[in-house]
Amino acid sequence: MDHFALKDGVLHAENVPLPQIAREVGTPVYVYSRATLERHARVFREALDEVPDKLIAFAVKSNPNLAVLKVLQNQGYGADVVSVGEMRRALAAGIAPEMIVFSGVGKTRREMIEALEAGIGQFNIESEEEGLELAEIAEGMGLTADCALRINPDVDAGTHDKISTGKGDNKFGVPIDQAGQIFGKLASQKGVNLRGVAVHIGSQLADITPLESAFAKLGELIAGLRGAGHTITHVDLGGGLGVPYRKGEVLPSPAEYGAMVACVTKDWGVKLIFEPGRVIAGNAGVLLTEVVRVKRGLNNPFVIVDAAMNDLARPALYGAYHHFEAVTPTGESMIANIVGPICETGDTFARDRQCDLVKSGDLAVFRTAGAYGATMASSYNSRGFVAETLVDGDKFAVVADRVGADSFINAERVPDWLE
Ligand SMILES: Cc1ncc(COP(=O)(O)O)c(C=O)c1O
Ligand SMILES: N[C@@H](CCCC[NH3+])C(=O)O
Repeated sequence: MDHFALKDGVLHAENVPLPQIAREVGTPVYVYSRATLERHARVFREALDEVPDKLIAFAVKSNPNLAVLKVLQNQGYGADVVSVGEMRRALAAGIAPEMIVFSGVGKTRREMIEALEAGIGQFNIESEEEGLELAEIAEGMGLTADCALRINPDVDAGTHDKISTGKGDNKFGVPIDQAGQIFGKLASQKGVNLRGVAVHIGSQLADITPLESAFAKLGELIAGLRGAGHTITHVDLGGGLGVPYRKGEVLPSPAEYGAMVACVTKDWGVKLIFEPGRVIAGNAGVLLTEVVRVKRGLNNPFVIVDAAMNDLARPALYGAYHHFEAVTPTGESMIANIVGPICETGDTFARDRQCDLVKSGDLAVFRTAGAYGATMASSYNSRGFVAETLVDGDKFAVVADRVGADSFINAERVPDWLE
């Protein structure tokens, strides 16, 4: 069931016609569907019904909007965070500190202190150096930090190079063949309670076989660690499940993923932690934009929209595909280059794309923009940040204000000595 569908020839988010949002909030604007977020959260949870003891920690980086986090908190989700900024958001959305997992290769001392003070559930340590530092800080505060050691399993996730995280030469985690030794060293530190291992091999995985290989390697490691006398009670399996970006594209379902996880981990006897991001939020959002004008090109025309690479960076950054669709389609199509107004050729959403026919003033959406959309925005070309809205049935709310260029100008100073 798609909550972004045509009704009487007009694209709606649930029961709200998108032209209404454009009229009241302006464009570009992100539109999220509460019903979709809830459905995805439920489907992912139900896919893991066979896993007796688990925490599903939403990857906040994929969509950190407070209202989105609140929807997921209501669904019993915790949070996977990679900065204290994300931690503060999770806490502000009412997620209990013990349901927060802190990942990331570059946690600063200040961040460790704040997370320890907040009493978060688990630190995923990404190096021996980080573990020793955290142990020293926690001990100094009279605390013991519950931790897992992130393992780099040297598995190719088969996804885009820039979002692969589990290959041997990626910056994440510790090499699996050094894990036993590092685990032993950190386990003897008073400030940390090293109780598990963690893995995350990449994002937008179109095949679960690499995940299965990584989990199998983790299983062997766990057996080895237990054999060496360590107690392993928690294992974090990360996120990574891909979602369809193209119409008709079929990817492994949460149910297939869940069945694989249940099979690989059945004898582990641990609490499993999951960190899904995209699979929950990706198809729960669109970026609504207006066509500024259509310009003749050398070959195909340029459809210039008011959204740009600063609002949705994925096409410029990864060459990612986002489906482009008219809000009031006529049934006719065109072949066009879909571009934003930014002064870079890279500000191109699609080249030579067969798409709905649009003209100046028409509304259109980029689909699958609920994850790694607004969260990756920049203010390049002094465009500010676009607004975000959440639809619920036949109502909607602005859940993030548009931040205009003036906010940035007001935050800047010209020193007197330049006057
Ligand atoms: C440590 C960690 N956990 C979870 C995620 C979420 O991944 P995804 O959105 O692909 O589920 C990421 C991003 O890839 C990550 O780096
Ligand atoms: N930003 C990436 C995903 C990165 C995942 C973070 N570990 C994307 O848009 O696909």
